[in-house]
Amino acid sequence: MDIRLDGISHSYDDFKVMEDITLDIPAGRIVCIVGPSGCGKSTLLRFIGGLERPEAGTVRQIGEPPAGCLNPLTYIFQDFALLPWRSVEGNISLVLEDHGIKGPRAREIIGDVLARTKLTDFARALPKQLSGGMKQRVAIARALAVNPAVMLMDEPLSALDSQTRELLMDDLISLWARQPFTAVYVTHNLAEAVRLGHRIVVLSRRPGRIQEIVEIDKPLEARQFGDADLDAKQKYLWQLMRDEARAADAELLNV
Ligand SMILES: Nc1ncnc2c1ncn2[C@@H]1O[C@H](COP(=O)(O)OP(=O)(O)OP(=O)(O)O)[C@@H](O)[C@H]1O
Repeated sequence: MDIRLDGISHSYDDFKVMEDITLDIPAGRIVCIVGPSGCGKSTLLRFIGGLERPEAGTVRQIGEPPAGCLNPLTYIFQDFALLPWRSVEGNISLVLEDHGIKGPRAREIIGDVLARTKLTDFARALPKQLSGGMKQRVAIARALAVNPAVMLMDEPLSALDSQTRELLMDDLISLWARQPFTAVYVTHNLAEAVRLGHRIVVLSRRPGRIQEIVEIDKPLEARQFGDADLDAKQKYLWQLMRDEARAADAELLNV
């Protein structure tokens, strides 16, 4: 299933936050959204997820979700959003219970997503026993359990230290390489964007408009830490964003 955004504009009262965003999110691709603070990245994700409706423009789902999809649009948040009293497998089974899936079918799905996220040995652990990186892997496993058409990822690694972020990026790449998924990935971190994004959408400062869309052809599996091509793309993205980010920063300080 693809997603097509057409002419999305939005204001909160008289405060214009984004203008005329037209964008395709093709199935099987990771589309990163970057841009200065307050340019509307999280708001755009809420429009895609149907949590809010834009004032103008449309969000369309084109084609069918994958077979066995329980929830076409599934969020992954920065703060993991795990239930502390439920074990790893209990947190994952919760989203299946919502769809009446229990017993052997639930155990099969949970076993599969735990194996894919390398969490099999931690099935009975409680969130408080896990590191931040492991908690985010549980949140990713929980999202995969509903076999979503599109994962909506809002700064999923930004609560983690830099080494854990690297490990999680490797995990996301190997997950994608084994079974491509579709994601809209909001981040402040340009290194993450060039590591994970097939397409990087650079938004201007508020009201957020598309400043440029940068495609990266290099296969995800071939993107290594310290890759010179990726470093060059990252520099290019920062050049695009630097002045806007500085202006946005000053604007926020003056509010
Ligand atoms: N429900 C709301 N009511 C009023 N203003 C809002 C609401 N949600 C967001 N905003 C404002 O809209 C603008 C865009 O917010 P949004 O969180 O989407 O930006 P962002 O690019 O994700 O920011 P950041 O990078 O800082 O997380 C901000 O100025 C924010 O204060």
